[in-house]
Amino acid sequence: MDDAKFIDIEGVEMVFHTKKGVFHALREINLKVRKGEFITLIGHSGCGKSTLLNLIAGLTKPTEGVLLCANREIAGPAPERAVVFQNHSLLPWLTCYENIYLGVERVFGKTETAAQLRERTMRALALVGLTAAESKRPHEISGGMKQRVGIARALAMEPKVLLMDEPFGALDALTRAHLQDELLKIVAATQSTVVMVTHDVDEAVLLSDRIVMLTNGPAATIGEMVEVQLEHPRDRVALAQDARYAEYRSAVLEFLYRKQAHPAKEAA
Ligand SMILES: Nc1ncnc2c1ncn2[C@@H]1O[C@H](COP(=O)(O)OP(=O)(O)OP(=O)(O)O)[C@@H](O)[C@H]1O
Repeated sequence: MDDAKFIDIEGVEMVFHTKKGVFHALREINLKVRKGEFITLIGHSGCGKSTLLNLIAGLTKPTEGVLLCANREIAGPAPERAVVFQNHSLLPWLTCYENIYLGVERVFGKTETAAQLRERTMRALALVGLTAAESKRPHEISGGMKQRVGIARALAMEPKVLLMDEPFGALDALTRAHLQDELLKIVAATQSTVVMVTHDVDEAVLLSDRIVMLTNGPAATIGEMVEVQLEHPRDRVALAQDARYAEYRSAVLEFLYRKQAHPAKEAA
């Protein structure tokens, strides 16, 4: 298998048919993601980031073009591509442990014993530092903890690809920073391939190996890409003083606020 195009998106177009007519959301999307690479998708609101992520997840099908994962066409959702949404989608009547166990059982239930499934679940809880919260229900824990359970559930399924749609968008700045740091450590340990949607330029530079910038919609496409060649492990405090960090940040800001400056339609 070719690790350089672990995820291979070729000539993807996405057109929605709505009551108001035809809406061309994405055009000519071509992207190859390396195995183990961390990609962020960034662009103005409504440009099509979630649409692209949903296509990789297999939740929707492209109007044209093809998406491959490990050489196989993405034909629908599968545990090999786990998704973490902004609003953690935990089942409220189950404990943290049970929420994770459910996913683990779905993937490994046919081949492993109950003891092995339990061990996997506990390992995932430990990975996100939530061993002590195993018996708590979602309403008993904070937003950040819920998001960690969502990430643990996704990771416990040992996905080939972790897809994240603004996973930290609803969190306060300190919790967000803490989870970003944890995610970096987890990804380093699991060697996961990650595609993450974000609005946050600092988050994109801190986490990514490559930042994929989308032009404004309709018919959005990939405008520019930045390879972030900062060594791992990354330390946010040290990076704040790093000239390269500032350069990457400027490149993204330049794209978003000069080249793709939104027409002031909200103001009209
Ligand atoms: N199922 C759908 N039917 C019709 N139009 C859709 C559908 N899904 C998305 N769109 C439109 O496609 C465009 C891209 O939407 P998408 O949610 O992918 O953007 P986004 O970049 O993720 O936005 P945000 O950053 O605000 O979450 C928007 O104009 C949206 O209204």
